[in-house]
Amino acid sequence: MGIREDIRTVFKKDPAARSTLEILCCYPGLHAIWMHRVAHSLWNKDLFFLARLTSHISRTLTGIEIHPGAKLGKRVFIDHGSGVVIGETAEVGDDVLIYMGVVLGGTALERKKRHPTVENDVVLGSGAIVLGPITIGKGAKVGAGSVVVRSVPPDATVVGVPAKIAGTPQPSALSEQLDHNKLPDPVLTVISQMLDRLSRLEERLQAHEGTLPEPAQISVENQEKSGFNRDEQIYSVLKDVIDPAIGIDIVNLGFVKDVIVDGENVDVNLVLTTSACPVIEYFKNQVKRKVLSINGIENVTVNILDEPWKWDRVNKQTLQRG
Ligand SMILES: CC(C)(COP(=O)(O)OP(=O)(O)OC[C@H]1O[C@@H](n2cnc3c(N)ncnc32)[C@H](O)[C@@H]1OP(=O)(O)O)[C@@H](O)C(=O)NCCC(=O)NCCS
Ligand SMILES: CC(=O)OC[C@H](N)C(=O)O
Repeated sequence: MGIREDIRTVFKKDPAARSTLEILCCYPGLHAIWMHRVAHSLWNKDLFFLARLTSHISRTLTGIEIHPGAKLGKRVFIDHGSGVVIGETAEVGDDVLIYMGVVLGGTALERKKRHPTVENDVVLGSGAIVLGPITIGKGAKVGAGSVVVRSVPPDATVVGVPAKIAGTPQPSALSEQLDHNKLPDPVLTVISQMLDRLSRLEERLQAHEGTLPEPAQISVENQEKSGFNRDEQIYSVLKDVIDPAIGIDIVNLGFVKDVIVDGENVDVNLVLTTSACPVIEYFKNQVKRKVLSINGIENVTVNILDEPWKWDRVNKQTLQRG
């Protein structure tokens, strides 16, 4: 019955698992899968009531409801499990990882294929609700709390309600599949792309009208002669870099920890709200472009510091104005 394989799967996919005895006794997800195998074989022998009763007893013991008609592949692992519901015509492939509260539900009242098909190697995050006879493609990831009502292509990550594709589909290693905190954010990505295009358009318009901001036009020598402060100049252009999640610029948000100027080379050290920030590349590109727009600066390095950002770094007047 593949019990050894099931235990190996738990060791592979749950870092909290310590011993075989613990896995045998304390993993309701495993108990539910084992009881489902019994229920499903009764169902295939047309012993519908006995099958349903077995599934019901399993639900009472584990909090996991798998209809006996559902088809589950090998090494499917339900971690924790309470609140999981898998409908009658659902099909789940091999090596699928399911967390608590996942629903593979139907959207039709007719007795037909009405539940999802989940292909091999899919990860369904806690509370993910997948509805209708749709297909979640091989290797796809569904973010916690998402509601999926459309098919998902292989290797894609979907998040949100209703779930949308986030980021470029990419096959990921098992260790990355478990990085549930690093899912991309499709809405933030679109907003950051719009802000980026807006800022490029503004720059083109200013160049066209000859109205580039003063500091960017003054040569290095003249700035030094006039006592112009290079740091201030850099901070001034960085105020054009807006955080797409908060709508405030990175200077007033206190994201800019230091600016180190060495001749024509500049290092900008940023502290972000999270090291898993889904728009890190947007920040890096914007900062680089803005600082390089200053006359006499040739190289810009943007460093994301591994230290916590706190609200006390924010310019409070900006928040009051906002
Ligand atoms: C809400 C519901 C009834 C809508 O069904 P529908 O009228 O056939 O709607 P459609 O599938 O045509 O979708 C219409 C729009 O609503 C969105 N949508 C559908 N269901 C949604 C949900 N649950 N949450 C958020 N958005 C939803 C769709 O994305 C679509 O948006 P779009 O027009 O921008 O593309 C259905 O999706 C649902 O949630 N049914 C409940 C199923 C359930 O709980 N089953 C039991 C499981 S145990
Ligand atoms: C799990 C689920 O979809 O439940 C709804 C209904 N009982 C059905 O089987 O379609």
